[in-house]
Amino acid sequence: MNVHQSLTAVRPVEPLLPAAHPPSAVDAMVRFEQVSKAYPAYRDKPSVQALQGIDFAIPRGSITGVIGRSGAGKSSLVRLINGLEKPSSGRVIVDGRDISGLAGRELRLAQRSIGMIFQHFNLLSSRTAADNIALPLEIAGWSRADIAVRVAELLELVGIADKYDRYPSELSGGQKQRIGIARALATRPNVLLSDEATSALDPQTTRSILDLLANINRELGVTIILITHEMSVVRQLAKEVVVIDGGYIVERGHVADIFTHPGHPVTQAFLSEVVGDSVPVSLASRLQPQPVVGGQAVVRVQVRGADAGDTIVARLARELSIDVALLSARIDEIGGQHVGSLTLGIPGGEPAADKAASYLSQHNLPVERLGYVA
Ligand SMILES: Nc1ncnc2c1ncn2[C@@H]1O[C@H](COP(=O)(O)OP(=O)(O)OP(=O)(O)O)[C@@H](O)[C@H]1O
Repeated sequence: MNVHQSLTAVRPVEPLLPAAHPPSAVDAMVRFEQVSKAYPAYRDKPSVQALQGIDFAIPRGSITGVIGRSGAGKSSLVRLINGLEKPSSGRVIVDGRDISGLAGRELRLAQRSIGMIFQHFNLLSSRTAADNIALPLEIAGWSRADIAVRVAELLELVGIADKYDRYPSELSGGQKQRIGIARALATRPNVLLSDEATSALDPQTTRSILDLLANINRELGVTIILITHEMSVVRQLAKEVVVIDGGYIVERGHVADIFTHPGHPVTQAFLSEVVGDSVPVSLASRLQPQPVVGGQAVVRVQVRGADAGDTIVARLARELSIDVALLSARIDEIGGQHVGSLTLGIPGGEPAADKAASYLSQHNLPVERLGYVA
């Protein structure tokens, strides 16, 4: 069954609120307008400026990654989008409405069009899978018959139809997150906020959950905002990325551009996690700071670009007549761009190493001298 068909089969009892403002030039699902968030001092704790000058838009239908270190302000950003926190200044516009200006029933209705999934799933242990998914529909006042139809659709959508009567304790982490996703989608939200939703899962399960989210975005057009501290998650799913640090946006853009030309040190640090900038242990233990007679200089070459890594080692060897050794390599393709690093051994002493380094630099490949091996 087509996912879109399955999810439009039943109408909610209460219609979602219509947009209060006409759409702006950029069709933004979420727009931060000069938003700052400060938490006031409390007892012996000083006040905290969690977010400052946040001003950006998340396009309707996009998948956007928001990445930052612990304490960067990611959760504060999420709580501003779903109206759980109010900005200290500025506005947060969600689907054309100023959510920061809503309260009471209006806020609750607006929140129904914003789904949320969590790192630890936040399921009720006393309810079965089906009853967990039904919860937001019960709160929204759906009839029992409509809830039954809708829950069956959602279980099918997230691929765990056979687990409808299982309790969370009987399910794996991935299955629990599928219930979390089904529950988040129950009231047909336009926006799905994912707050570290795969951080507690193993890599294989993470991939299957990210595939499910990609499918939901594609089939239903739900705008997905991924809050994470893992660049690998951004890489697998997002098209746009926003990097925050110390409450500020320090970098943002298309994932492929940011991965190939990271500008900010925080972005570069996140990137080194996924592109394997670390030197293999066996090589690191042999590295020496001084040249070794008859040995090799060890250089690391950053590979960033459409065809950057393809033939560079062969060309270097041929054009400079050097017997280049490839000591380690990791190159991924991200959005059609090659991103990674090569570690090369250059024999022939310092003159050859210098020549190789300047050859690589001339080809816009950043080079770093790591040391020497025998
Ligand atoms: N309710 C609150 N009261 C006071 N300070 C808070 C509150 N919530 C967050 N903070 C502070 O605001 C800053 C940003 O926190 P936030 O939780 O938004 O960051 P984060 O990037 O989500 O971090 P983490 O990944 O560790 O959850 C931190 O200094 C934090 O201690």
